[in-house]
Amino acid sequence: MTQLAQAAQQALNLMDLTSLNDDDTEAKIIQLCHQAHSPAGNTAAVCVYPRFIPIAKKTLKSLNCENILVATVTNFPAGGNDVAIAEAETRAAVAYGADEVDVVFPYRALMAGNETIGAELVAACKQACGDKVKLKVIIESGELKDPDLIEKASLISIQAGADFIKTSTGKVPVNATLEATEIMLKAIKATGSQCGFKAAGGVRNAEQAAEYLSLAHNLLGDDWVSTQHFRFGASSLLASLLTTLGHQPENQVTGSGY
Ligand SMILES: O=C[C@H](O)COP(=O)(O)O
Repeated sequence: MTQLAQAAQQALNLMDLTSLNDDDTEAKIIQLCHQAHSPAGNTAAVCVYPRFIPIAKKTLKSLNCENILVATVTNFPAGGNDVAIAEAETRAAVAYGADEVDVVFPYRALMAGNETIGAELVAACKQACGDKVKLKVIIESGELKDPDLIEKASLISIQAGADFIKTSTGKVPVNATLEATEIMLKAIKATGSQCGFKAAGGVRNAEQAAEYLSLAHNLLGDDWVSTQHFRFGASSLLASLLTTLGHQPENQVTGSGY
């Protein structure tokens, strides 16, 4: 197996296969779940809007793929600063059966100088998740732009209990970048916490995925790069990974706007 094929295989197994489109339907989410059970193995999760959690769970069960987790999004994509709303949405997502919740950090409030609202929102959502559901915090690094703000949002989220920090919603002009990834991975390393990292938005081919993986392997070690600590959030990466691995990709139904 070539190095690129090895990276493609790892990326596939670490992927949250995502569909977060306004025109999503139950039929499209059923197809997404079938794609997650790929000829090259299962993705780590599917990521869908909360109303599609039940059909995703039911479909994955029918495929004997209950090890594929169902992730969803809250406070999405705007990252508003109303803690009660983000908490209520997160509670509802858990009640729908989500295994993982990706909440958008109130990044505009941080850009305006408010460092406490993000910590409060993450802590409230973490509590709403309880012990079994993982909380991923989307800091929207492409909007924060300033490396100091990216580091600050990462540290606030980690200290408030995030299980993962995630770059982007996929709904803004600049999504995951290697530069933001390096800052976020270094923040995780500096805290010595168990927090993981998710590169999301704009990761579209095996070559790009390999670059993110290489950075994580170099900064945090080979053992660290597992589903517990590293994910890709991607709607259109799977086809390239399957091609790299010598499989014929099915027609992809996803794509999130940018
Ligand atoms: O969380 C995942 C992103 O929404 C996916 O973004 P993408 O459509 O650019 O792959």
